[in-house]
Amino acid sequence: MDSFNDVFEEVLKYCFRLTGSDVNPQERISEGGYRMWIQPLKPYKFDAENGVAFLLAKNDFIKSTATNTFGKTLTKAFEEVMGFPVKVEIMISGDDSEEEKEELSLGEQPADFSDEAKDSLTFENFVKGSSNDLAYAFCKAVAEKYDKDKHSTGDIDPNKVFNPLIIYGDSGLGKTHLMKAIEHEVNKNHPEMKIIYTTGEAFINELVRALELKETVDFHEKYRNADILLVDDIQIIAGKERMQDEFFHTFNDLYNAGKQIVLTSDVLPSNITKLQDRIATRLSLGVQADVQPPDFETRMAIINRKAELLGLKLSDNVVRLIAEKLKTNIRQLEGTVKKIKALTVYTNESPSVSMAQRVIKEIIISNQPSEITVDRIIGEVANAFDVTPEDIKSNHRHSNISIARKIAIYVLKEVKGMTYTQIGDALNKNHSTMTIHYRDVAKLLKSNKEMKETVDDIIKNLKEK
Ligand SMILES: Nc1ncnc2c1ncn2[C@@H]1O[C@H](COP(=O)(O)OP(=O)(O)OP(=O)(O)O)[C@@H](O)[C@H]1O
Repeated sequence: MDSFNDVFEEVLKYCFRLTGSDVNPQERISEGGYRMWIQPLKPYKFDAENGVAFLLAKNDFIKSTATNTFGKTLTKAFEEVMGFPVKVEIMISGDDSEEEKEELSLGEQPADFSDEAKDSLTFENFVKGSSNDLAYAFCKAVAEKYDKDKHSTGDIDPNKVFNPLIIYGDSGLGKTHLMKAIEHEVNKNHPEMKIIYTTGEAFINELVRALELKETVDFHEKYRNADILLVDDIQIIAGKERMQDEFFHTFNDLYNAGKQIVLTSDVLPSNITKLQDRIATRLSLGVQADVQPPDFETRMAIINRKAELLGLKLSDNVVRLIAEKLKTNIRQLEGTVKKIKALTVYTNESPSVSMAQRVIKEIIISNQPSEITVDRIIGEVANAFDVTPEDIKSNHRHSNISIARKIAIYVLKEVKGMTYTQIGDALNKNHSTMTIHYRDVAKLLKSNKEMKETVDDIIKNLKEK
């Protein structure tokens, strides 16, 4: 990747992937929308100091639709590709004089971002330490079990012992990296093998789409023909009965056929609430290993490795500063290194302690939980009950919608402390009924353990994000 143009190419690819059927409906965009409003945009310049990606639109209509409808999508895409917080600003092609554009355009400057990132999720690029060495060893053993001469496990038969393999731990500690490393390694040595990597969320979305389109046969065929199934964030299927049934059968078919299954979860599998017992039992058949926040030495090694991959030279002082300030999430360490790289490329400044301090501050601020707004609450409740935010604000009386609406009222009161009048306004409802619904839910939660867990999860998600 060598210019802002290339960054934008990756952004376009990322956005196009969001048109796929396995994408969460709340993030999915239509292919028509992509072609009409996103694809015609042109990369203009990247202001590294302020973290702003400037794009050009041909006219005001494209600019406002792209900004209003796809602004969030574009921001997320830039952040994924560049690896640190980015703001997106769309200008009309004629907003600046051509001369000024020429002067400001940094399009040709080198910036190694996502080409490298794609290839970097390998075992070689994974830094081992006491926080992750068991998880690393298990993943390596799984990846090497197909190389008869290379078993690193001595007398242990990896076919039996490591199936299923489950890696668990908090966000940003390397679970996906290890899974992708297995995929990369097996692909390299055994290109004939069929490896499926997916996330719990994509699995659900794909199944929902298959059910809608009556294409479940294809869905079954796809998953049950895999030689290796890798599912990231499996905990997300908990509490969703249809999805769990489907996963259970897929698991059984593959397991009985001796195919390898690797899963990740954000908690110890036995602590996943609302997971069917029969799945929990299957998950305990193999081995499990956790990933923990890295210690200081490992953090230093990770920072150095990430910098090396980007061709960036950081002084010991800078590395120590980053390792001291960012302790719990490796994604943040990486984001800091990438932002420093961007600054050196786009501003010609050399990496320094003061630059690192600025970037760390920015990364910490951007990772603070976002404000809990009415829309976020309604969105989170809608998600949990498989309805849309519009359903919640509507007058539909379908049981699922009606219960979601009541739960939304309860959460709005509990989390935001809103008055019944404010809640009524937010949901386009008469406020007098809000009191009744709130009390109904409060009573229900005392007697219905499952519903209480669902509401607790909604509140937890709101507070964590
Ligand atoms: N030990 C490590 N060595 C090198 N890079 C690492 C290591 N651990 C994590 N990373 C990097 O940190 C970033 C986040 O890691 P990853 O996506 O694997 O986290 P995760 O545990 O799957 O998080 P989440 O649960 O949020 O999906 C990745 O870019 C990954 O390469």
